[in-house]
Parts: sequence; structure tokens; C-alpha cells
Amino acid sequence: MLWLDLGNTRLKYWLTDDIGQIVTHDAKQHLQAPAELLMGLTDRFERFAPDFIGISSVLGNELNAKVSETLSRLNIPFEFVHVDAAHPLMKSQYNDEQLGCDRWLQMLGAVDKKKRQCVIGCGTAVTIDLIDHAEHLGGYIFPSIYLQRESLFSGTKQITISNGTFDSVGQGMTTQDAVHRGILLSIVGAINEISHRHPNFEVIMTGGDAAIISQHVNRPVRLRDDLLLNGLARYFDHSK
Ligand SMILES: Nc1ncnc2c1ncn2[C@@H]1O[C@H](COP(=O)(O)OP(=O)(O)O)[C@@H](O)[C@H]1O
Ligand SMILES: CC(C)(COP(=O)(O)O)[C@@H](O)C(=O)NCCC(=O)O
Ligand SMILES: [K+]
Repeated sequence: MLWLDLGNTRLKYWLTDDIGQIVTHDAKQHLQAPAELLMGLTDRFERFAPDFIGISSVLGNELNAKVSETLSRLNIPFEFVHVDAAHPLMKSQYNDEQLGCDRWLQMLGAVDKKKRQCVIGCGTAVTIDLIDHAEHLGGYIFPSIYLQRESLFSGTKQITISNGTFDSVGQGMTTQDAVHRGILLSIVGAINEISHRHPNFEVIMTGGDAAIISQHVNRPVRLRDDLLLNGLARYFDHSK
């Protein structure tokens, strides 16, 4: 099988064998041209001859149509995931026409009907979702640390583009530190507040910035990089 995750920043893919083991996987920035990036990967995909392609995309109809066009040339059946708020593994109270399919799949990949869970996706946007015994209660969406920094750079005169690091939530004494620490604190503080409000929820984090953010969270965090893949596998198992 070939599994694709088209996020706002990166395209991730996994090739898995008959028993679901990962044969190879990678993540690449697509620069809003995922179809062109896929075109460059088709040789690699053809060599593995997957019998099915399952796709998660949050890129919208126009880019999805281009992706479909590229994938059609492979002559391998493919299918995009559609959010199902009444899925047998997890019910959701969220507006299912709006819920991002990566968010939903990450939850589907994590959900455990015996637990209360808080699933945090740290991608282009940071998403925080609450699940109570396999019922999605809703959540929050924040701009990532990088999007927040860009908005300060573009919306102010005296804060100019700099390449600081997001490594502390202590107060800053320079503009660069104050910007990076303030932004990191906005996300970490929100996570700490939400986990304070929901003390019995297991905190699970995934996505490109999960490692940077999780270090400052004052609760034990389970880092999982397999959630979306797990969600895709669970989804296509149930839809056939
Ligand atoms: N090699 C990389 N290229 C781009 N972003 C990376 C890379 N490694 C880690 N990241 C981080 O991952 C984040 C994107 O995370 P990801 O989960 O791939 O997002 P999305 O699903 O929105 O595409 C970026 O904000 C960036 O900080
Ligand atoms: C919230 C998201 C932008 C996160 O995307 P990502 O950071 O993974 O690229 C995406 O799931 C999305 O576009 N969702 C639609 C809005 C919603 O979930 O309500
Ligand atoms: K958008």
C-alpha cells in the first residue's frame, strides 16, 4: 500500500507491505505544488507496485484535482479520505464538513474507547482535540510557531525577520528572544491550560514541531509519529 498525507507544508508518504510494516517513508516540503512533487516520486512508487493508494489531504479541491490527475497515470486505484463523524471507532460532535481530515485521522489513529485523550497535532497549524471514550468533544486551532512569527514580522515595523530558535519560555531581554519565547509560551501555555482543565486526559502529540513544543509541557506527553498513518490504515480497513 501507498499512504499519502498532504499537509499545508509537507507531503509525507509511507509504503507498507502485506502485513502493514513500513518499507520506506519520507516527508518533503511541497511548496504548494504537491502534484509536481508527486510526479517526481512516481518512479519510486512504481518500483514498489502498491495495489492501493490511500490519501489524506487538507489542500482543497483545486490541488486535490491536480494530485488525482498525477496519480491517475500510475494505474493504481486511489482514494481520498472523507471525514465520517459517525465512524464506528469514533463519534464526533464537530462540524464534519469542516473538520480537517488530517486532524480527524490523527484522532482515529490514536482513539482508544477505554481512555480520555487529548490529541495535539503540531504542523502548519497546531490543533488540540479532546476525545472522551471514543467521542470527539471538539478542539482548538492555533497558528504554528512559524506562522505566528511570520505574522509579527509582516504586521510590525520594528520586529524584523530573524532566525532565532524556539527553545525557551522564560522572559526575553532582546526583541529576538521576546518574540520566540512569547510565541512558544502561547502554544505551551495553551496546552498546559487545557491539560489543567482536563487532568484525566492522556496527552498525545504528533507532527513536525511536536518535539520542540513537548519539552515545555508540564505533563507527561506521549510523542507518536505514526498517528496519521495508523488512522489511514484504520479508515481503509473499515471502508472496505
Ligand atoms: N525538513 C523539514 N522541512 C520543513 N519543515 C520541517 C522539517 N522538519 C521539521 N519541520 C517542521 O515541521 C512543521 C510542519 O509539520 P508537518 O507535520 O509536516 O505539517 P503539515 O502537516 O502542516 O505539512 C514545520 O513547521 C517545520 O517546523
Ligand atoms: C487545522 C488544519 C489547518 C491543520 O493542518 P496542518 O497543520 O496539518 O497542515 C487542517 O486540519 C484544516 O485545514 N482543517 C480545516 C478546519 C478545521 O479542522 O476545522
Ligand atoms: K487556509
